Amino acid sequence: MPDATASILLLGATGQVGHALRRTLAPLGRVHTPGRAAVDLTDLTSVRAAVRELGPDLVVNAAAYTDVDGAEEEPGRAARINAEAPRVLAEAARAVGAWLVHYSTDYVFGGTKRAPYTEADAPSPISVYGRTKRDGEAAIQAVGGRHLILRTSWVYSRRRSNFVRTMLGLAAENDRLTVVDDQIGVPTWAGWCAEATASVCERLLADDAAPEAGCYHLAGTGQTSWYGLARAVFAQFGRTDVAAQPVSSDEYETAAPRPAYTVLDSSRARAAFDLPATTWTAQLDRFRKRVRTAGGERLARG
Ligand SMILES: NC(=O)C1=CN([C@@H]2O[C@H](COP(=O)(O)OP(=O)(O)OC[C@H]3O[C@@H](n4cnc5c(N)ncnc54)[C@H](OP(=O)(O)O)[C@@H]3O)[C@@H](O)[C@H]2O)C=CC1
Ligand SMILES: Cc1cn([C@H]2C[C@H](O)[C@@H](COP(=O)(O)OP(=O)(O)O[C@H]3O[C@@H](C)C(=O)[C@@H](O)[C@H]3O)O2)c(=O)[nH]c1=O
Ligand SMILES: [Mg+2]
Repeated sequence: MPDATASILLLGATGQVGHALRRTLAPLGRVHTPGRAAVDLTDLTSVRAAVRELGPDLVVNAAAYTDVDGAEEEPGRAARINAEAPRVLAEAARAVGAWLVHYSTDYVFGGTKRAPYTEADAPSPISVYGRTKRDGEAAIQAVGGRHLILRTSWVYSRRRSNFVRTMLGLAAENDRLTVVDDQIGVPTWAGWCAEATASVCERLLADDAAPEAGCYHLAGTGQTSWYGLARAVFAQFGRTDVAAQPVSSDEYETAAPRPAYTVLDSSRARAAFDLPATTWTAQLDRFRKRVRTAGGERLARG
């Protein structure tokens, strides 16, 4: 059993995954959630001080620079938040003997494979966001403390900016949408990711069950395109009236290139942490039930 008085430092508690973690980590100990005003990831001194002063058993870093297109315009800021801050967190966590659980992304991969990516595949990011996240992983590994890097993908929730909310928002204002059908991945409900993370953290805090440090993929099973996800969202939220047209990436211009295929094979994490295999569609179903709003419009961004 984990020590119920464990001290947990959670960064990014206002984000999609972080907000869900507040709930799922609560049974494991005292969860400290300093906001950006207290711990700003661009201010490395504040990052170091937060860990040193609290001396937690576990640091969970759900904070990141997640604007994929924006990162192309501000690579320095993205690097500081996604790569330098994680290095400092890893150093500080090692100094106080804490575990560090850090999130990374399917966008560390280039997308040229056509079979699910495993942890043995080498990252080859094609965007600034992907490169900064890859650098963050590498920095944590180089520090060499007790760490887990959890790579997830295509996260959505009721909060913040995400594809599911964007689609419902666009559907409320347009009768036709074009959505790329040639980028394939695994959509992840933030609530599911936070539940899986809590199961993982429970083991970290139970001394006799500590797993091997390193990188683990953390997504559901199955795969789809962004177009497939949009269709599934409209079906779930009763918006079958919306005409979504599949297009190729060439036909939908974005500042940052997106990888064509980033399906994550999460079998290593399932085996190591006894996690159930959950399809991405089952996650979307649970999300919709959690939202409990008829049309889904209230979910829309803005
Ligand atoms: N979103 C996705 O599709 C995916 C995300 N991931 C990874 O999962 C993790 C969680 O992502 P997600 O929940 O979507 O993130 P969100 O974009 O929803 O939230 C980002 C969080 O980081 C915080 N943050 C950003 N900049 C700073 C800063 N300078 N100082 C302090 N805090 C800051 C935000 O705080 P504030 O409220 O103050 O802005 C917020 O709490 C990240 O590591 C991300 O790379 C991986 C795969 C997919
Ligand atoms: C809004 C919109 C987007 N698209 C395309 C653009 C892009 O290729 C794809 C996804 O667009 P988004 O910008 O919503 O998603 P994006 O920001 O690329 O999402 C990524 O975020 C980061 C944080 C991650 O770590 C990744 O796992 C992934 O979730 O959909 C359309 O085809 N039609 C549309 O109307
Ligand atoms: Mg985005």
